Amino acid sequence: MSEANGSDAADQPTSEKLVELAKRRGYFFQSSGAYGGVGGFYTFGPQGASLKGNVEDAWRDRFAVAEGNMEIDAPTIMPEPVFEASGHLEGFDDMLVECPECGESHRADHVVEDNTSYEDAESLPIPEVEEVIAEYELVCPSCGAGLADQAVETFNLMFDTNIGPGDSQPGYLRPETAQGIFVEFPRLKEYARNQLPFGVTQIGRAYRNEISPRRSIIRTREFTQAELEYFVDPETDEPPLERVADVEVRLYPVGEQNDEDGSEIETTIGDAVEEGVIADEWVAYFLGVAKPWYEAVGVDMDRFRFRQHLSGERAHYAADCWDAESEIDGNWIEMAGFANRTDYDLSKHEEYSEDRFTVFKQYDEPKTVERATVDPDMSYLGPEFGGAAQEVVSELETLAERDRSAFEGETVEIELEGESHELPVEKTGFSVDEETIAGEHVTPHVIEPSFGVDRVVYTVLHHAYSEDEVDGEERTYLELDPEVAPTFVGVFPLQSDDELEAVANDVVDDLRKAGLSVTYDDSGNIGRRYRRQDEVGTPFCVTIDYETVEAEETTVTVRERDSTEQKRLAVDDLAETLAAIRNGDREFEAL
Ligand SMILES: Nc1ncnc2c1ncn2[C@@H]1O[C@H](COP(=O)(O)OP(=O)(O)OP(=O)(O)O)[C@@H](O)[C@H]1O
Repeated sequence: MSEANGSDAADQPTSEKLVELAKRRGYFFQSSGAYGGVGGFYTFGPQGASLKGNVEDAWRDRFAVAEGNMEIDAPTIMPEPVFEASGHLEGFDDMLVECPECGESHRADHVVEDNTSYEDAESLPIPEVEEVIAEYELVCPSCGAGLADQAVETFNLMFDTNIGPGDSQPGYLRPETAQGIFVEFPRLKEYARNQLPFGVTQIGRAYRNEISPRRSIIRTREFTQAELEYFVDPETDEPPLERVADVEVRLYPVGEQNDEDGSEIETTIGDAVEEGVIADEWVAYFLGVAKPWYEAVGVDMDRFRFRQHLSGERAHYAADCWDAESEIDGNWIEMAGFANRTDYDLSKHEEYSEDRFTVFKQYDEPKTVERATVDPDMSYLGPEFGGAAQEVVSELETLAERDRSAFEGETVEIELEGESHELPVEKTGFSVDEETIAGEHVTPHVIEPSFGVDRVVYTVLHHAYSEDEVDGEERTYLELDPEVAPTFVGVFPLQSDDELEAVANDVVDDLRKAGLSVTYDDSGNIGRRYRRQDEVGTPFCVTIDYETVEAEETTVTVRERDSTEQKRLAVDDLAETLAAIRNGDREFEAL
């Protein structure tokens, strides 16, 4: 969980201006404002909810529909045993340091990273973080009091609750949507007809009790994830790399693979795999799918890269992890993580639950195998080992499976509670038999692209934020891609006039029937109405003026947001033309 510093000079005002615009125009704002607001919770307003919905739809189209994956929708509260198995109860912690003066809590690793040259303080042991804080005499970001003598503690980020009355069944709000997929694996594999590989997606809320939520919707306590868990047979399944081999990417790998000045390299997915820069082919495949997706929803590719996790940052089970990052005011922020989680999650749930988290893999031809078994003589073991006889049986069974040579002599040696015992082989009933088997149980490996939707929304808005001058006046506009813009077209009658309003209402109906999202606005002067839609990021505005109602052919003015260029179009063709522009089949300039 780190935020690497980018190389460009900070341009803090854009974020501040964006947050102000987002509130004014209905993108997002802090929740429960009437009660003073609460840190880390945001409400998406009408524009924001629509933009977020469009981003989610675009993700679903690419990662579920186009890839042939299933989508599920699981509960956000899950019982404690799930998180015992997943490891979240034990280890989903951040480092906390509390200010002795103002009492504010801060992420100790962030305090270190923000004020020293450490890039990966999260991976340092706590005593070392305490030492760095003392050595650099770091202070509380809120009030400036010294933190040198403060203890750094671990803090579990899960929100807990009780399921039902009383406290007999503790539950937790899920900190990632992934567990909702893993726990249902025994059923999901049936829907996939027990055939690997297959993928399951989920778009939904996740909850983390972040120590210091910050940067508006970038770090919140309730956020939306879009995750794909792709289950593969590690022995035989290979990704269709040829589909993404030519995708150009900017990579920021760790260590020696950096180019000479230690920064990013520009390459293709195919070359990166060939040269070993991206070690895991499955991860490489999904990076290749993700890059054009980010571009399509409006992330500026000059401010986008994939960064390899530093070794201390990786989950212990993941061999090679990459993050998709966007540049925001000179800082790189993580938008998504791509990891091969191996068989870690499924094996853990198999161990902790009563179900099977494997897939039965049928061989093309049945195989004959030798199997070593034991059938101990209990009339010997009973008197010899008493209450421990059953344990001896299990020891012998395990030994026969693992090391049949142990049964080659006259006696066999086993260990019971650290003590070694010898018993005659003839009393173990050891034998090797031939068996025909049709297949084997395989624990799939899981490849996980894990996207944060809120951070995509924030990046898209930040990268779309633009200022220019029109007719001598400063203008702010959001250069949003038509695919995700909350409103595609604004319709205005030039003045308050029954005749103009009637035509305008007909135009609104026509455009809505064509599937376009339309807003109608008849308040204020026309310049102000254009500015309003510019700030919302509406790609086109249509104005109904006196020429519309007086001329023989009914035409309207269509204005394009970015160029502010205006053209007159016949009302009869309007819906069709605008729909074609939205679908990318026609261009405004060419009309
Ligand atoms: N507190 C949060 N607020 C908003 N989005 C988040 C938050 N935590 C995680 N995400 C999103 O979920 C994605 C996947 O979660 P993951 O567990 O990989 O994040 P993480 O590495 O813990 O993030 P970070 O390092 O920023 O805390 C992240 O890439 C991010 O987009």
